[in-house]
Amino acid sequence: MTPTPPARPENAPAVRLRGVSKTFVRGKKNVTALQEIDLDVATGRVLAVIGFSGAGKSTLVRLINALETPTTGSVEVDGVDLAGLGAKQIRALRARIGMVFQQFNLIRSRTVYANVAYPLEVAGWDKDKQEARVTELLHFVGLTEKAWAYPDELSGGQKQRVGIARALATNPEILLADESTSALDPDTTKDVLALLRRVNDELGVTIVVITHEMDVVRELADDVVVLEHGRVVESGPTEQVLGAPTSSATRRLVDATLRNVPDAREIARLRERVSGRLVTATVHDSAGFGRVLASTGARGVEPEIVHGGLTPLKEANLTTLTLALRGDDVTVTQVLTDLAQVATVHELEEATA
Ligand SMILES: Nc1ncnc2c1ncn2[C@@H]1O[C@H](COP(=O)(O)OP(=O)(O)OP(=O)(O)O)[C@@H](O)[C@H]1O
Repeated sequence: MTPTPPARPENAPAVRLRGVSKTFVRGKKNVTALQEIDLDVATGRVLAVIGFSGAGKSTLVRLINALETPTTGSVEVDGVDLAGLGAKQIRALRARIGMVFQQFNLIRSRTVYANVAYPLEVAGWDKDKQEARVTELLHFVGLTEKAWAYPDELSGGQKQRVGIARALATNPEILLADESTSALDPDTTKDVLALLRRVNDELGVTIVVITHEMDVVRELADDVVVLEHGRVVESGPTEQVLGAPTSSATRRLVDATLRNVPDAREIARLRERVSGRLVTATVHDSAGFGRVLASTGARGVEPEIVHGGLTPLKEANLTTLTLALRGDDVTVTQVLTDLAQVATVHELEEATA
């Protein structure tokens, strides 16, 4: 009999970390991978954990599925503190957490069918139930035709779809995806992201994706947490974190991939070419933004769009425009105040480089 983990309290987030630190002892040195992490993963949502290499992302995932224990603080899954669980209960809880890996981690000597069936065998399902479940999963990930193929006969994207089917086998409530598209080309990445979206939308599975790829964040994430040197430096809904980053780590991650904002060299070039005050505006009310721009002519201010980009996110578009505003300085300042009601506005500094 599989032991049943304690029942989940009402309204508990899928995952909750409070005051979590993790220090590894390496020889005589201590390496602090995570410090004072407070984090909630809301049930039914997709959270992206982003950060540069070494920020502590994988350690965070390993704490959630109890492959590591925190040095201090608590990790709760479905309202249950992992510290209070015995080995059997941890194993039962892991069946409720699916895991998808960067390198797929498929068993090469097993067919696609047998890879997907593996967690069901371990959980002691009988053959008929296994067959029904594997058939259903292969249909869901679009690999019915490949049931009897071996991993070496599959493309990277197909291997990852098998990885996802296997992770879903025991009907987990949470899916942890650690750099699940980093080994794939851009087209295949899109397919795998579309599949993960269906896992969230159609099956209601809560997903935590660890990634350094902004495309993954754009296409999939409802919420984002940014880690830097083991600390959370920013968190919130994706639109907010990408649209108005407050930490330099987030700004560097965003600017490196979304070309919505001019970099220092482009600002220098713009200064040579255009006159007026240069401002970037990340628009959150596009109709209101249009109205303010339409009003500028009558106020004697001439706006020129000199840079911009539109990035589609899961639920909305992220639109950033850089404007050169020419006119009487007091009126331009009033226009900026009006724009700040409908957008996050930054006046661009002189480039120093
Ligand atoms: N088992 C371990 N023993 C010692 N140090 C470790 C161990 N696991 C992780 N670390 C250290 O903890 C820090 C965070 O590592 P982690 O792998 O969590 O970062 P990451 O953000 O996932 O990086 P990457 O994107 O490169 O995978 C690093 O300094 C790493 O060297």
